[in-house]
Amino acid sequence: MSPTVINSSDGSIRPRRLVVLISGSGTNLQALIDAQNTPALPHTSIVLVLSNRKAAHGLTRASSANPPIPTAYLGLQPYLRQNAGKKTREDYDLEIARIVLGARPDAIVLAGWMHIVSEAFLEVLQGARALPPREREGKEGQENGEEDLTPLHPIPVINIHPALPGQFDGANAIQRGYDAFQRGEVDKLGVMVHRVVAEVDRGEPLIVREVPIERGEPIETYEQRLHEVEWEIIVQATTRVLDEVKPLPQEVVEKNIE
Ligand SMILES: Nc1nc2c(c(=O)[nH]1)N[C@@H](CN(C=O)c1ccc(C(=O)N[C@@H](CCC(=O)O)C(=O)O)cc1)CN2
Ligand SMILES: NCC(=O)N[C@@H]1O[C@H](COP(=O)([O-])[O-])[C@@H](O)[C@H]1O
Repeated sequence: MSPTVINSSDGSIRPRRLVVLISGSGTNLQALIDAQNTPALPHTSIVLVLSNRKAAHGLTRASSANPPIPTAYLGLQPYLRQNAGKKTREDYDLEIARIVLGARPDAIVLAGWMHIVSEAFLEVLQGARALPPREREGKEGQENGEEDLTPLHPIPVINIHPALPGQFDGANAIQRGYDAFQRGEVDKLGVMVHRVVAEVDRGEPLIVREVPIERGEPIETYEQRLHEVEWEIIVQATTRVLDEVKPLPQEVVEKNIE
């Protein structure tokens, strides 16, 4: 059982810490922001929103939240250009992991994060691989007082995907699913939140919901219906994984239900 969230000094409850990775509009992020410290997502604070795209509106949602949520940005191509010939895509992923771990998360949510993360990223968050020392002038890594960010327990990483398990893995799943349904190639569509593993969108499904669709209806009406389901299940799944790693005391859970 992971350490309790109770503060030993005064018995208060330490908020569970959530990091959210985004690339775009951030409506799923907004659902999480709105759910913080409600019975849907109790005793939980988003401590960092990280985007791989500078123009992601989700960054504005975070900075406009009350209280404002710290944000960070690191784009793959700018990173590779700034380190031309010296850094790889995996190095980028490890830098993302370093930024994320610096926020000391209890769980990580990919909420429209349009970047395939490497095995190395996942291994670092599982505590199975150490981050490389941060490159600085003079001494390397631990010798220069760099804090050890290695997590003591595996940090769950989950992802919201607008398709059913095994359906339309990867990007553009909404359009691909819609087109397949209208062509009569599939008879149902939906959304899921799943654990993130190296194989894209093939991690254990945590919550799966079908989304009704009608022949001939415009994609816009289907997509709106789909997003509304996403906004529910992303909160439910996040609470579930937080309860796995940082369960709340039973008396707090019961008080929440009142
Ligand atoms: N290793 C994993 N990484 C990610 C997963 C996963 O399950 N395992 N989930 C995805 C989210 N995702 C679908 O849910 C997804 C996002 C992006 C892509 C993709 O092809 N990205 C391209 C870049 C596309 C772009 O920049 O527009 C890429 O990374 O090269 C596929 C699936 C998050 N990551
Ligand atoms: N393969 C990943 C993927 O397609 N994710 C999808 O991107 C959208 C992000 O919307 P948002 O930025 O408004 O939350 C969501 O529909 C999410 O399922």
